[in-house]
Amino acid sequence: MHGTSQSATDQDSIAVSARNVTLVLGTREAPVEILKGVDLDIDRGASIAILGASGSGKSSLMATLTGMEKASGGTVQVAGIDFTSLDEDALATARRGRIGIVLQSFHLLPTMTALENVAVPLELDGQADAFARAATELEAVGLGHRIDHYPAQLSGGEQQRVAIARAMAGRPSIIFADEPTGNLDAATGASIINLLFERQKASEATLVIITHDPALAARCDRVVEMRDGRIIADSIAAAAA
Ligand SMILES: Nc1ncnc2c1ncn2[C@@H]1O[C@H](COP(=O)(O)OP(=O)(O)OP(=O)(O)O)[C@@H](O)[C@H]1O
Repeated sequence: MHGTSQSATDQDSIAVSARNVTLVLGTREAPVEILKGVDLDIDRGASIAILGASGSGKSSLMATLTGMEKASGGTVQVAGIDFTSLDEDALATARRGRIGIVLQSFHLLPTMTALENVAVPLELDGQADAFARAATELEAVGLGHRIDHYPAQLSGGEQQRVAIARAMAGRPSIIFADEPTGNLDAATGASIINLLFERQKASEATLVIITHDPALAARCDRVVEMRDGRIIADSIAAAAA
């Protein structure tokens, strides 16, 4: 490493790099400091769990790393691109094909079929083969026989499969999942986690999972723990010490 700049090789092998990231929300009169200086490098192709009590800042960190929320201070680089210096339009473009997001509550559009939920975002991105690609992704998550069903006609686990297909359809290099099993029973949740790891492996993507579940965290290559807006433990750092 030369000074504070990373070599090309470092940048190639790092999917996400956060440096002294702070996030202040609330009002000018009553600001709330939510992230208090987070440093985190995530290796390309790794799986990493972010653990921590409710309110510790996990979702806020994910929002900042995905560019959904602009960091108040510090820098966030994703696939070598400095997200903190981009405006909204440039951020939206930069996210495409780089970041896939899976959330606890699925966020499917109720008036669209499973196929449309996966295909329409691709179409909006100008993909000519949106519907064919969406059908392939739904097949890959085991829902080839349900593509014309509406979300209300699908179980929670099936809806989360559609959400995973939608996240993967943009061929992201990084998948962020925020409590992906939070609304599912244990057996369904376990199958969703297996699917996420399977899709990660097939696409050679990086996987970042926010979870309360230590058993799920233990399946990841690395576990970091947050408390009160900071990273307080890191299994990689501990192993290296
Ligand atoms: N817009 C906001 N304005 C003020 N405070 C906020 C705002 N958004 C989040 N917070 C606060 O920031 C802290 C971190 O929230 P965050 O959702 O990141 O935590 P979390 O670890 O993901 O929690 P959970 O596990 O419950 O989802 C919480 O105390 C929350 O109340």
